[in-house]
Amino acid sequence: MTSTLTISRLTKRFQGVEALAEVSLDLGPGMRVALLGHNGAGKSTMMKIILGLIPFDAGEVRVCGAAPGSSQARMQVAYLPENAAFHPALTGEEQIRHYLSLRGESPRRAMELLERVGLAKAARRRIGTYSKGMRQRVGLAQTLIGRPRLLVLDEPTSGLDPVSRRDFYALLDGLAAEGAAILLSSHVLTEVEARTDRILILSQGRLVAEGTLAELRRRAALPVGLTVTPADGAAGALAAALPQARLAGDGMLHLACAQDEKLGLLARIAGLGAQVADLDVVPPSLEDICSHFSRRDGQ
Ligand SMILES: Nc1ncnc2c1ncn2[C@@H]1O[C@H](COP(=O)(O)OP(=O)(O)OP(=O)(O)O)[C@@H](O)[C@H]1O
Repeated sequence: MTSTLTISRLTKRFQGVEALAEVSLDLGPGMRVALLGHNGAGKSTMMKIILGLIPFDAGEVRVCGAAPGSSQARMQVAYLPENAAFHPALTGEEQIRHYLSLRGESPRRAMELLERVGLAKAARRRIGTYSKGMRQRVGLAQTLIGRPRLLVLDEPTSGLDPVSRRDFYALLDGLAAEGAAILLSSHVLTEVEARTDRILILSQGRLVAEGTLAELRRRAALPVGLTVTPADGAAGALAAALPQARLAGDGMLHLACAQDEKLGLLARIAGLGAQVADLDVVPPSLEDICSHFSRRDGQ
């Protein structure tokens, strides 16, 4: 299968700052990949290089087999910035018609694109009256012009409410199902957990982890949390039976154990019978995993 995006040992320096150091990755059609990392980790720099907006110092980048920024690559890539801005006096339809004309496509496709992103009803309203979620959807409609094979989305859901975020990811799922590769950065880790196929973690310009969430979870080998709800009046007896547990103000007992100790501990707690009203297993979150891999020396 031909790669949509190939990056090999990419290095970029800004006046002595190594923004990217020997980063390699490969994105195939239909892959939804999240690019995560602390502020200044190198995410935007990587996106700018993929878009051909800035040069790089070493390594290789191919977008659908072409050099970034070349006309062949630009035809295949679409970009959505964090805060897509449009002329407030134009309607959604006028804005998209304008972009279609710029790309040499028929402006008649505007309504089809706006329908695709759920904006058909608002298409004839001025963008100045749109909510932030609606403006992001105009941006997404714009990125769909020309059927790009790679979508580069920089914090696309920042500032969106949970329902708008869910709708936005549902749209991305549809595009990925049609074969578009999606590279998106986000600081909202809970949404990334559920809606992407692979996760890349950058830290200080280095790719410190890459894989599915399950793979990263296994590699990080972080402790698993267990929360035990005692039956009425059984908190004291349970705490005595589980001396490693912490009895919290909410009346729950909290424990942590290594992955390979989990089943044994679950069996022990189940053996306490009617004293236990409920039991929840809390796996390490993507946030825990990210900070584990991004941990800087001395921290
Ligand atoms: N034009 C520039 N001149 C000098 N240094 C730069 C420039 N652009 C980025 N940098 C530096 O390169 C590093 C990576 O920055 P980058 O913007 O790629 O990070 P980021 O992961 O996108 O961060 P954020 O999550 O805050 O957007 C940082 O140390 C930043 O200060």
